[in-house]
Amino acid sequence: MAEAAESCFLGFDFSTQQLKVVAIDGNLEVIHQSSVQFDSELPEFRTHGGVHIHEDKLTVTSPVLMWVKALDVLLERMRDSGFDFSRVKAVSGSGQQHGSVFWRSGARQTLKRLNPQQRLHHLLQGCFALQDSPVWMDSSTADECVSLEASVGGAQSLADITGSRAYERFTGNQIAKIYRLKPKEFSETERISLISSFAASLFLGDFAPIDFSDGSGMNLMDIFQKRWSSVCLQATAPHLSERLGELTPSTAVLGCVSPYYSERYGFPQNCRVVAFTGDNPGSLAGMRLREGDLAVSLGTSDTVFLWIQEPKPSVEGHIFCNPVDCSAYMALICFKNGSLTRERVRDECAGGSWERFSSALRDTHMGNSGNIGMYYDVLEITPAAAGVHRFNAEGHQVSAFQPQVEIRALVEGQFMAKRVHAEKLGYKIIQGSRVLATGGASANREILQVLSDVFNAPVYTIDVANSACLGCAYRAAHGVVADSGVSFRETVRNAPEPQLAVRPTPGAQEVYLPMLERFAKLEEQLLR
Ligand SMILES: Nc1ncnc2c1ncn2[C@@H]1O[C@H](COP(=O)(O)OP(=O)(O)O)[C@@H](O)[C@H]1O
Ligand SMILES: O=C(CO)[C@@H](O)[C@H](O)COP(=O)(O)O
Repeated sequence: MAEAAESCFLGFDFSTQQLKVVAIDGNLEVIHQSSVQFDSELPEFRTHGGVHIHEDKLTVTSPVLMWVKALDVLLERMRDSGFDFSRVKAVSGSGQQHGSVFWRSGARQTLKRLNPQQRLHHLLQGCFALQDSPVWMDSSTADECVSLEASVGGAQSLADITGSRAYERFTGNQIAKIYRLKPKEFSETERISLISSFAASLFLGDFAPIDFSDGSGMNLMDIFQKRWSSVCLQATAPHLSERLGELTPSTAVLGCVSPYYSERYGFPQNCRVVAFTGDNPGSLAGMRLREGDLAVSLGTSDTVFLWIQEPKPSVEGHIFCNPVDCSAYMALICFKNGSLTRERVRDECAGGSWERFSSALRDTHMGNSGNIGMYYDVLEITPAAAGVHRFNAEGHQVSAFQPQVEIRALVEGQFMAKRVHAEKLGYKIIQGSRVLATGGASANREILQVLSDVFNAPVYTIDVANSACLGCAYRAAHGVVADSGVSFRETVRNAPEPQLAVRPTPGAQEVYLPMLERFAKLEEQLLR
C-alpha cells in the first residue's frame, strides 16, 4: 500500500472549453486536479467557449496552437506548485471527439527532437498544415455526408460498417471538405490525428495511433473488424490510410514519454503513454459504468451513453468500440445545445446566477403546468432542428414564457429529449436502473433533481466532476498491467463507487409519462 501511494498516474482531458488533469496515486485516490480555461487564460486566441464560430454559422474551429500552449501552461503550473513528476508511472488522456489536427510534412521529425529548454508551442508553431482545426460543433459538411452515404449504399449501410450514418461533425466528412476546399493544405499534410491522438503525440514525441474507441467517431472505421474501411477511405480522399496511420486498441501502451518531459519536468524516462481516447469513452471508464446504467454527461455538449454487448447500429445515435473492454461496445447520443444554451437562459432569465437558476427550478412544479419548450440555439444533432419552440398546455405555440417557466421548460425539455431518444434506441428504465451524471452541470443539484424525475430513476455522481480525466488516469493505471491479462474492472475494483445524489420525487412518473408522449409528438410535428 505504501509503495502504491508513492506511484502516480495522470489523466488529461482536452475538452471544448478547457484542458484538465487529474492525478491519482497507486491506491486510486485523487491527489491533484488542475485546469486551464481557454477563453479566460489564453485570451490571445480570442475563442468563445473554446471555439471560433465562422460567418456561415456552420463552420466551427479551434486554434491548434491554443491546445499546445494550454499544455505548456498546465505542466508549468503543476511544476511550480511542487507537483512531483518523478512519481508518474503512466499518462493517458482524452479529447473532445471528432475534431482533427492536420500535421504538416516534417512535423514528425520536429516531434522527435523537442528541445527541453523551450515551450512546446514555440517548438511546434510550424508543424500544422491547418492552424484552425475543425471541431465537433461544426455542421458545414452536409454535401460530404450525402456523398459518403451514396458511395456505400445509403445511411443504414454506412451505419452497419462504421456504427453511425454520416454526421457533419464526424472526421471523415471534415477531411473530405478540407480535401475539396483546401487542396494545397491537404497535400502538405503528413498525418491527420484526432484531438485525442494529437494529444498523445505531444507526450510521445512521435505520431500516436488513433484508438478503436475514438476512431469509431470518424465514419471511416469498420467497428466490427476494427480496421479502416477501404470503401469509406476511398470515398473520402486519396491516399488516406497513409495519412491516418495505424489503429490501436484503446488499452495499448504506445511507448514512453519523450525525453523532453523527463528533462524539462522530471518525468521518469520509462513513464508509459497509454493510448488516448474520446472524452465520452474516457467518462465511461471514469464512472465505472455497468451494463444497465445510463450515463448523462452535462458538459459543453450533453451526451447520453450506455455500455452494450450486442451493438445494432441504426440511423439515429452512434455505436463506438468500448474503451476498456475490446469485446464490448458503447452506444451514444449527442445533443449540441447543452451547457451553452443553459448559460444563455441563465443570463436572460436569472441575471447570470446559477443560484437564481436553481431557485427557479425549486420554485416551479414538476410538469411546468403543461408548458413545454425546445431550445436549439444552434442546429441540433438530435434531432436535426433549429430555433426556440414553446408550447402551452393546450399544445399551441407561444412566443414567450415567464422567466421561471422558461428555466424549467429548458431543463425539462433537455431531459425529456434524452429519455425519448434513449428509448428509441431500445434503452428501458427498469427497477434498479441507475442514471450516472457527470460534466460541469452535474454540480447543480436542482438540475439533477429534474433529471431524476424525468427518468424516474435515482441519479448518482462521482466526486470528480470531470469523469473523463479520472477515467483516463484509471486507464493509465490499467494500461501498464493490461498486457498481463488484468481487466479494467479488476484494476478499478477498489476505486470509490458513484454516490447517490438524488431520488425521484414521489409522483414524478405520473407527471412525466404523459408529458413524454406529448413531447415526442411535438418533436415529430416540428421535424415535419
Ligand atoms: N452550478 C452549475 N450549474 C449548471 N451548470 C454549470 C454549473 N457550473 C458549471 N456549469 C456548466 O459546466 C460547463 C462546463 O462543463 P465541462 O464538463 O467542464 O465542459 P467541457 O468538458 O465540455 O469543457 C460550463 O459551460 C457551465 O455552463
Ligand atoms: O460530439 C460529441 C460526442 O459525439 C461531443 O460530446 C464532444 O466529444 C465534445 O465533448 P464535451 O467537450 O462537450 O465534453
